[in-house]
Amino acid sequence: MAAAKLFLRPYCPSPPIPFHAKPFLSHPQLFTPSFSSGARSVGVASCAQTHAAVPYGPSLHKGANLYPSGEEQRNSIKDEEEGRHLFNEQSFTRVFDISALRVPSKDCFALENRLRGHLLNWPRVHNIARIPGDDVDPDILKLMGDPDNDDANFESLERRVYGKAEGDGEELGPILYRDKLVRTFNTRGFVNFRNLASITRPKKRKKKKENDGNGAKQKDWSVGRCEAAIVEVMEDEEGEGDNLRGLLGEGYKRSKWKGSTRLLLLDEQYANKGLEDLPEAIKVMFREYTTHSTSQNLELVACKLTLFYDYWSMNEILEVLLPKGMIVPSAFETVGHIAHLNLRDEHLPYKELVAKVVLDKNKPKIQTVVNKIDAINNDYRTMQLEILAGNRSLVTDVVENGLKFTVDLATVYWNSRLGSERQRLISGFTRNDVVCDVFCGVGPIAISAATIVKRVYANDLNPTAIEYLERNCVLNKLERKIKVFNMDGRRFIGSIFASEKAQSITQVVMNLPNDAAEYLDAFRGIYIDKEREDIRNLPTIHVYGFSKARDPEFDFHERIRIALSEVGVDVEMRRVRLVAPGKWMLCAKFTLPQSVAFSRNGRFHREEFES
Ligand SMILES: C[S@@+](CC[C@H](N)C(=O)[O-])C[C@H]1O[C@@H](n2cnc3c(N)ncnc32)[C@H](O)[C@@H]1O
Repeated sequence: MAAAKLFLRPYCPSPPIPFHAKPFLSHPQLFTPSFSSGARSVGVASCAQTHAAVPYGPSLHKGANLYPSGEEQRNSIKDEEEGRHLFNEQSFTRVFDISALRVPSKDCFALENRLRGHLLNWPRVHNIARIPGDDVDPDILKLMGDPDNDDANFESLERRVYGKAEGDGEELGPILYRDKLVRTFNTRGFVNFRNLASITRPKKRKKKKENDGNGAKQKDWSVGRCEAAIVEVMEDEEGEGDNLRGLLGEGYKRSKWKGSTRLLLLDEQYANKGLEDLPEAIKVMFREYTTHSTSQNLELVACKLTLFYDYWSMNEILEVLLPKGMIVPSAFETVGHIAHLNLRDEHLPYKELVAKVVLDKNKPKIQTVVNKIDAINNDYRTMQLEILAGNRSLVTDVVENGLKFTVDLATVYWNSRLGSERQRLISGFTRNDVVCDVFCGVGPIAISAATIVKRVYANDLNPTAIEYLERNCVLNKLERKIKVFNMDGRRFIGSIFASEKAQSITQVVMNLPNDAAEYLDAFRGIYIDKEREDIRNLPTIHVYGFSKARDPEFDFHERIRIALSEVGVDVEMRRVRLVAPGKWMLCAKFTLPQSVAFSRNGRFHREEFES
């Protein structure tokens, strides 16, 4: 038996996207039939046996596995020194028996339409397979004339190839013309005619752009190492058509070439079936082709479809790799090129393995995979991250709402999930506003506000965050609208409202949900030195907070009221998102009460504002 390899082009050129929770397959017995080198020995009966246990379509629990199952594989390559679990990508190769119709390529789209419902229709596997070498240049086809009349064809072709076409009245193509010249010059002794090649060689086509915008290599799904699927046609080796193999390529192994053809892959249920067992639609097609007896007939061929590691989704692979019953970590956050996992304790022994799959399945966008190792509990709200796979850089570029930010996840705070909340907040600002961002981080609120408002005063305690903020202001060409401060939030509020800038400030943003409410006392007595008549507008405060209470709005309102030492404050409250089971992030919006701004009991000892 011989196997001609065909490369399938998947429907979608992009790599599988990280998915959200989808129903996981139950763990049927992993199927590992014995497999010998002869492709026909793929256990058909065993495949059929597993069909009942797993859903329709491709699955790692179906098909023939040439390697040990995921569990055996994982255990077999445990890194002795570091105790890490590793795996072999080849253990995810699965071979499926299928049948295909070999049809004339000119008819294949029409026939594909007629056979809808009877074709394979597996995700990312194209129902139409090409046969390398089967397609012949139309010019050569013309020369070969009627494919039924072999003698005429080859005579004509040979005349053309070996330069006997002189005097035929036919014009030689550039390559043949060059060949003819080479022969001519050789016989006359001009063996070193160096420019000959450049005179007649057809111009090279420009290489398809390999890089995406970020300079990372795109996956080539159709050929090479990244191929996801291959079809092999099972055919008899003892053909008569070996004389055409040189011309049509190694892929050509048919007894008689009858023109360019395509394979229409049939539904998995028709694997290893005879024509009599195929649906009526296919039989009718066969009859039509026989009746109209053209030189190009239909053929039913047995094929092997091989799906590789690249084919399977992240979930499918992890489900096989992780111990039975373990929840598959299916979600992660992305910050620029970094995938940020939040693994449970039970996943920790397999963290490298999970990270490798996440990286492999999300390249080239993802270049680094990290896991959060501790809850955020430091002043600068930075995360403790462990790099599990990919490159070691935690400095990355993020684009949010059309603005660019550079962040270093090791030293500053960033949360991509708050992008829409920031957008919502900023949409309430106008060009007459002057904004104070008390806990600004690297500037996602301050910088987007600066695209709308008159002026922004941005402050953060973390000096590294301030460095990145300044860099991001320049990156977005907004440095002239943003004034940057690096001090404690309470001191910042006191100082800026003591300065001559105070009256211009219309909006104050306080995004430090853990304890921003407790900083509100800094507003008590901020206008103590001013006359009430001079203050026309009091600022609107937007303060964020967490609450685990049964009534989160009431709980957060109480914290605000106590910090301001007010009996009642008119607050507009909004739930932003559930950050953990039972824990809400809220945003409270209110106008600073006059009684607070002019309070004589200001706890804060104000300093002169240093600009
Ligand atoms: C939750 S982050 C929010 C940052 C930014 N608003 C954002 O959305 O990315 C809180 C920020 O407050 C800063 N911070 C913490 N304590 C502070 C304090 N006492 N004064 C000023 N900034 C503080 C941290 O460094 C951190 O950047």
